[in-house]
Amino acid sequence: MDAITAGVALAIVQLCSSVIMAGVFFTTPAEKYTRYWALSGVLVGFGLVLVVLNAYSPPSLSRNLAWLLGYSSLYAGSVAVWCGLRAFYMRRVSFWALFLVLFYSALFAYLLFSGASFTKRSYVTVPSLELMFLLYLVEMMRGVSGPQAKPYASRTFGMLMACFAGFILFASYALRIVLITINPVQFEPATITSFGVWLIYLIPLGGSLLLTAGLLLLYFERLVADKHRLATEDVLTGTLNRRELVNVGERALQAAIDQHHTLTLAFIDVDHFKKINDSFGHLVGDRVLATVAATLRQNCREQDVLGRYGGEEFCIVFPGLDQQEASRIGERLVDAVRAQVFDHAQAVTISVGLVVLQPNEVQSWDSLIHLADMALYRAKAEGRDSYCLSPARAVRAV
Ligand SMILES: Nc1nc2c(ncn2[C@@H]2O[C@H](COP(=O)(O)OP(=O)(O)OP(=O)(O)O)[C@@H](O)[C@H]2O)c(=O)[nH]1
Repeated sequence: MDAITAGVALAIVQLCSSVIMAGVFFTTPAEKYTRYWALSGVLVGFGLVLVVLNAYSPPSLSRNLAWLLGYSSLYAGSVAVWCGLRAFYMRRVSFWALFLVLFYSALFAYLLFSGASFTKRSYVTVPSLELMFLLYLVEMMRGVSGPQAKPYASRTFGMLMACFAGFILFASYALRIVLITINPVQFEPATITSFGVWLIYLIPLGGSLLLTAGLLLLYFERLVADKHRLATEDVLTGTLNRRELVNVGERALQAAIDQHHTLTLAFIDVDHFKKINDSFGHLVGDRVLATVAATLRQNCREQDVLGRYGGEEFCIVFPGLDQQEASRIGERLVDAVRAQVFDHAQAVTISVGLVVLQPNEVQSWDSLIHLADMALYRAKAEGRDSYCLSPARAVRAV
């Protein structure tokens, strides 16, 4: 493939990617990162049209101006991808973005109007894009390896794909910089080899396509994660909502029955919560619920399942635990909430009802909840700020 065909192919593919980026991200919810990526689609598409239209026209002032606008727009588009990546990984968008666009636009202008050759221009254009690819890689590697993007998963297919695309672009431009340094004229349009065509056009074409696909995947993965979170999480406390609690709890119960293990269910209710609402207002009441949930979480193991059953009631499923251990955990939860300091500077207490599923015992989720609720009722009746354990039931050997 000759350089002109490869260049046109790259331009067409890049233009299609830009249209897709602009189209998808402009028509999606206005997240900060989608706005940057939509903007990048528009800037790259617009810049590309200007650069390609003017590539073969005779030199003139208007051609130079169009080139400058085209290149600056292309560059600003690549900076917008970087800004979008920062926003995606929940980092502040750096003011360096604006500086880079202005700095390189000024350099492009200087080169064009001083009549610099193709090779001299590539001494600036190639490293300017290489810097962007390096910044993409840095953001993505930090996203993949660190916990910054919580509560989202940090290693998804989209993230790995975007990283791989960033690496292809970075590596191909790095090789190009090395080769330009060794032999400046080898990539001139008139003397370019087929290896040069691959390095300058075809490999970046693949990299840029993969990058667009990677960014789209990142977006869809996040949409799915958000949808899942909204469907399963209680917004106020960050614990599981009732539907998900029942789903996960029923699965844990079935596993305990199948494996003849014990399982403990704790039903928790905040004492006199209505009084807190009435005295301090519902906002304070909401914060109390969130703090109680966080305190309960801190006193659970990784494998325990905490959910909000409704109002000021929580449930915790503890796989395992015998009667004695269940008593200890009940006491620990009650003590932990009593010792917790709340924003409104008043003590808050809870009552806890516990039930332990014995090995070889078969119970439904509803009957287990009922037993825990009965135990909770007794804890309330005995003065609150306490726990009560449902009596162990005789179990027939099977
Ligand atoms: N702030 C806030 N209040 C809630 C929420 N959900 C339920 N409530 C309130 O929780 C209160 C529950 O009151 P009750 O069921 O009488 O229970 P209580 O005052 O805790 O009394 P005991 O359980 O007997 O100790 C009601 O006033 C509800 O309006 C919520 O999400 N936020």
